Amino acid sequence: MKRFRRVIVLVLDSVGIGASPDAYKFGDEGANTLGHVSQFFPGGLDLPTMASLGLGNIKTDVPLVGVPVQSLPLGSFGKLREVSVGKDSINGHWELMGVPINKPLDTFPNGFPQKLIQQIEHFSKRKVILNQVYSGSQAILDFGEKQKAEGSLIIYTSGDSVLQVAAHEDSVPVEELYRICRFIRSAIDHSNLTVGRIIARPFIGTHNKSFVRSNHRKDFAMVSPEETVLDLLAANGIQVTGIGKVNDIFSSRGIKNSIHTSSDADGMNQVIRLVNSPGQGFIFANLVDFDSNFGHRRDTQGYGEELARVDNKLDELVNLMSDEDLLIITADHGNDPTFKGTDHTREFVPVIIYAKGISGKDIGIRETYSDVGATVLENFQIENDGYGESFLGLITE
Ligand SMILES: O=P(O)(O)O[C@H]1O[C@H](CO)[C@@H](O)[C@H]1O
Ligand SMILES: [Mn+2]
Ligand SMILES: [Mn+2]
Repeated sequence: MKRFRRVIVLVLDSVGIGASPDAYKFGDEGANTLGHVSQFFPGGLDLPTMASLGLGNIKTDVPLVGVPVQSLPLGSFGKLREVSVGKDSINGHWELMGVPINKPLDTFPNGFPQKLIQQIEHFSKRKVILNQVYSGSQAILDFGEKQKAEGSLIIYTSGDSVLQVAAHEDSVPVEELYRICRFIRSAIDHSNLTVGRIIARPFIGTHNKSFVRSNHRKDFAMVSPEETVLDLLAANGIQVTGIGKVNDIFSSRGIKNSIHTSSDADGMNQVIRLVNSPGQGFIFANLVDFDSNFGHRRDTQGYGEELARVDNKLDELVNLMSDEDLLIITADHGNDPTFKGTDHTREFVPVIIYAKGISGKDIGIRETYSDVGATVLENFQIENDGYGESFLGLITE
């Protein structure tokens, strides 16, 4: 079996490929992020690189308009089913790295308990406003002026296990906002609540119509109770580089180099820069704009345009890869911009695997996202007693 010196896993955050069999449990029957985005454009999606790698060959209930089936795809292709009980980034990324979440994390459809709010107010010496389920971009439009004038904290949540804190950078300096989020993380970890992430959401702009979130977002995640694939790689001397929010999602564990990004284009450029220089190990990159700028905003056009931009960068990446590099493109959950509400959608995620000079295979429907982590471990010859089944043999045979 061929092994590679460098493996790159690229997570297109929220790019799902059709409701999974358990979508009914989430009220997400009929969701299909890629399928519905492709139907939105009269000629469908224009994704020549992903198409050449076999994206259109993945079987799905909504055909990908504009993404033709290849008779000889350059990459291997399939789709992954999520076994974790939740459908957010933590569940998705942890499961990709071998640790599915079996116990539901807490969600707060009626806001956070008063006791926690009081603790936050006491620590920060600032008032908390909102404390509801809300869309983040809408929250700063509706409450940003008030927050900025008072120096208060906008706290809100979603259908996920997240506590988000929004504040204008001029009224609550970013470092102070991070300090407050760290306090909330610790207060929650010392309580009987389980919250996946505390997210700092600083924003900028002169007045409410111009308020936008800055790129100083920071996620403070719960720490995985078990060793992830990243921990195993680190323990075996394999260098792990996290790009985008990966470092936050794994609380830096197992990650040697972390690269902050300001956009998906920046994220792709960072991957391209690394692949263009000699190196080995594991590169794990997340492109979050699909999710946060377009999926949650229910901006179908923007979603499709972002796919095309990333596809263009992928062409550059694929052409730079040597025969010592293995690229796996996948996602962490769905976020169908044509679907009701503004939450993630429970979907299969696509998986496309490219290695120079190796012809594509159909790897079918995989039972868990953890097959990705298992493949990475097998590539680096690390024993896997955990979750998932490697597809390395299948794609390199
Ligand atoms: O509305 P915004 O702030 O983008 O919130 C989104 O961000 C959270 C983290 O991805 C999700 O749970 C979702 O609610
Ligand atoms: Mn995500
Ligand atoms: Mn999201």
